[in-house]
Amino acid sequence: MSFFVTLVSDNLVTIAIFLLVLLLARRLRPRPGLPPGPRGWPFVGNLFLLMKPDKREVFRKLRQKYGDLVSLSVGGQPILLVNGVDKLHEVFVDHGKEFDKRPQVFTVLKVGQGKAVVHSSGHVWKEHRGFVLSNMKELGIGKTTFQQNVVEEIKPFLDVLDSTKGDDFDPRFCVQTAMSNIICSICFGKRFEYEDPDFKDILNIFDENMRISGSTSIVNYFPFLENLPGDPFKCGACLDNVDKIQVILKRWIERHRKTLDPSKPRDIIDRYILELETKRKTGEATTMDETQLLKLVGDLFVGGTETTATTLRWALLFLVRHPEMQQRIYEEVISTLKGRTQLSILDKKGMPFTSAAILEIQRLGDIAPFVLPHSNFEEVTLGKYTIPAGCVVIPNVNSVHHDPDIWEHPLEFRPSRFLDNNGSVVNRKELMPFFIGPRMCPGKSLAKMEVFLFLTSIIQHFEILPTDSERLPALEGHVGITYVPHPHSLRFVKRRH
Ligand code: HEM
Repeated sequence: MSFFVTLVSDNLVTIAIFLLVLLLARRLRPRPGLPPGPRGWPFVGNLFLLMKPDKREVFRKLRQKYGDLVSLSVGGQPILLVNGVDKLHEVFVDHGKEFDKRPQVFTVLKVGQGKAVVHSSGHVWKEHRGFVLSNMKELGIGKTTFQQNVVEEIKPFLDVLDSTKGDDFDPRFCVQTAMSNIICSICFGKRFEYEDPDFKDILNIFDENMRISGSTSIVNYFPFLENLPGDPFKCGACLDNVDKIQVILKRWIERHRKTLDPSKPRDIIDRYILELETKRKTGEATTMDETQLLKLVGDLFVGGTETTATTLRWALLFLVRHPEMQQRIYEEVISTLKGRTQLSILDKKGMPFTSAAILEIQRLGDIAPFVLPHSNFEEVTLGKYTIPAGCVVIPNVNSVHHDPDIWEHPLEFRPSRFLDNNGSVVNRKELMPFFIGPRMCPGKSLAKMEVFLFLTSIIQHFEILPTDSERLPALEGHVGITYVPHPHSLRFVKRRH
């Protein structure tokens, strides 16, 4: 009897193991038709790979093993990693219209509420992106007409650097504040004092949400984690911050509305309110409304602050480590100024070394290594592969910006990569900091103007030095949505002209 029990139970164990293996093998086999990719664990899929702190390295190895298109999955959600300049063009330009959506996950639907530009898809996105592009153009943003607003922000910024008297100083907060203030001038037609409590509040909240966005990202794949007691993934904190931002922005917009003169729209908010009123009056179908406006202003803040500020912070770090290049920029600035006190964006054409250095800062800094995730709402055929609807599609721009097959010694700072034998600037299609295709950054011209005017003004007035001449600041950073340098201090020593 006991032998019989042992036989049956042994077989039961064997059968159970066999069934389990069969089940796992079924679940873990990559779906037919998908590009190749690593096998995942049951239920969590490739979560452990994606949880590693530096995904640039993980993705580099995946590309080496599986090629330019790699299939991953987390919690049953299919993910497509796109590498290399050709595949990025094929997916996001040739198939741009199919892959111009955002994934329908926590960050997009709850944090961004699927509204305005950054987090929207379909009609809402088309209408709001169109609004932003045409109105930024009409306001002359990125062109000389808007230049004065950027220049106005440079003076108080340089005053802050001057007040440090060449002592150790972390420029992070003042760079972010200056960049946000330029967005304020686009949205509210005015700048804020650096010490304004509401302004400081909103910047701190945006900053905190950027920091905690890493913890919430797992909820994109396992939605049930959102409501766990104790808020371990900070979803509640993140959504509370979104509410706080909306309360401040709502108050600002209401105040602004009271001084609106329909014959003289001053900024993006005036223009939105007027366009919405016209559409309502004429009965034209629209996705525009007051809640979308709140999100739109938030999008411009988020899209236009951290990105430009981070680019400038990398610029300062690279130039501290390369004083000879800082000196070359300084000489170009002085010889171009010809006695004037402020450069104009129109001077950039005649400053090839500075222009090449900025391109190299964007390549090496690579501040948006994976852009923002895209998605497709319908099945798409890519060559021999079939990409299912609702895939999370990750553009791996880092695979281009730091590719040793494209750039010799890619981790070295060499502006000469963007200069030809005659010393003229060469624009290379392998540089795509603002990305490509229909979702390409709408703030590109403004960002280029900001980086050029701020960087040249800093170098015109200050020599940027390390805090310790024996130990240069490290070029390491944190890879989140953006690639941000670790906290560091520098010295800004006033030049004697
Ligand atoms: C150096 C500075 C900047 C860089 C490197 C940068 C880069 C990017 C990238 C890579 C994207 C994602 C595109 C995609 O999802 O395919 C993006 C989107 C966006 N950027 Fe920028 N950006 C910068 C400055 C700005 C500025 C100054 C503004 C504000 C005027 C802005 C507003 C936006 C918006 C609203 C989007 C969302 C576009 C959409 O989803 O259709 N950006 N940016």
